Amino acid sequence: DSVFTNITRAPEDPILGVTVAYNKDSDPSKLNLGVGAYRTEEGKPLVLNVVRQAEQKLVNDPSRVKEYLPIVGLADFNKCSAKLIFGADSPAIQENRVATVQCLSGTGSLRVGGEFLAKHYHERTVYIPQPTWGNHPKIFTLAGLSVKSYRYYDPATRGLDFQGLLEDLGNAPSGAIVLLHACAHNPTGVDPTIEKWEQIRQLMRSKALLPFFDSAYQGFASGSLDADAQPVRMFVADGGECFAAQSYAKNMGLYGERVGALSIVCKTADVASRVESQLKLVIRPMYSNPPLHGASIVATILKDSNLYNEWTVELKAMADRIISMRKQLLEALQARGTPGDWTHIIKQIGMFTFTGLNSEQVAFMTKEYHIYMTSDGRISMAGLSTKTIPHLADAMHAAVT
Ligand SMILES: Cc1ncc(COP(=O)(O)O)c(CN[C@](O)(C(=O)O)[C@@H](O)C(=O)O)c1O
Repeated sequence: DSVFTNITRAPEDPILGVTVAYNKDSDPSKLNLGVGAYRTEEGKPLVLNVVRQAEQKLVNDPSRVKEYLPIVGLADFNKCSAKLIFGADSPAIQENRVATVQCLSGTGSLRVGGEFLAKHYHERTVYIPQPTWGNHPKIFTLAGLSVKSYRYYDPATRGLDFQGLLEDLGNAPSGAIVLLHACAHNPTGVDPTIEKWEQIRQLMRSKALLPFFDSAYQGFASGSLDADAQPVRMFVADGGECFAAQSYAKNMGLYGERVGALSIVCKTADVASRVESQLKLVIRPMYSNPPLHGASIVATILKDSNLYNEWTVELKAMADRIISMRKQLLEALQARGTPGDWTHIIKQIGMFTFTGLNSEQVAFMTKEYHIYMTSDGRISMAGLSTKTIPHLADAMHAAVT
């Protein structure tokens, strides 16, 4: 018999498994509010116009070939990605102090960064927010780091546990790695204010804590690419070193193309070039070199000012539709007199609402109303539309009364 006779069946992923369950449900009223993937008012995935225009340009270019990319990826893509998050006028970029490598979307950027740190950095503990994206602890553990949590969300206020955050980071060993959501915290939708970010920056720099930003939603929180990058740019502006993982899955709708970048801001250009050389030794035995197509789309858009401007308009439209869903859901619950204070639905930002519903209430909503969402009570607002809000509000009302 098989050498794998004793292999056990793995559980479904807590987030991607929600889509598996949704697909199995034949009820026409079913709603997929699980994975953080944008849907239009018609409930359909969206390919941005600028992406279709960029692909047309690529397809019509007879000089294009299918050669391997370098280990570090498409050079134009790397340069444009660094400028997008750090700002075109970033001193770190002017002084050549940024090592950027194209990776397999946000997940791949986090993993490559984690493996690099496990191999080259003296402190092997990474502090991640409580709660955070479910994949974070697995990525960093498998990369060879030890994972600890810092307090982030206060269920009582449904806001930031800022005192807890400062205390936990204040007690971390100096030099420890700290994972920070650049904007639109997943799953809570709660972000520090700029003033609080400045306090976090001062504390972290005073203890030489190493910032590792995860930027999966730049432009989705406020609708502005620059506003959403402010926290990252504050840290870079102080001349210190930091990591930044970028994903184009959501803000450019390139989910399945797996397009992302890891940037390491270093103190000098010489260090940055040596860091880049060592990043190549992490990547080559992992997947050798990254995929060509998605990065070519991004580079085409970011290098063309008309396409870039059109992208910012489409991005704002997506962010605005999500904000409109927040308002409509709150109004629907208030119209029903649903017990509880639901104003956090419009205070939170980004793709998700952290409802505060518990796993029993979530299970009830799935069973009785065919609502598919993660068991921690997170709802992907992009999965909603004006015509499906009433169904969700009915389900939430029934779950809490
Ligand atoms: C904070 C954070 N960081 C990184 C990623 C990785 O994204 P990618 O590798 O596709 O660029 C996600 C995606 N998280 C989800 O939107 C989510 O939480 O639903 C979903 O895509 C996922 O993979 O879980 C994320 O929420």
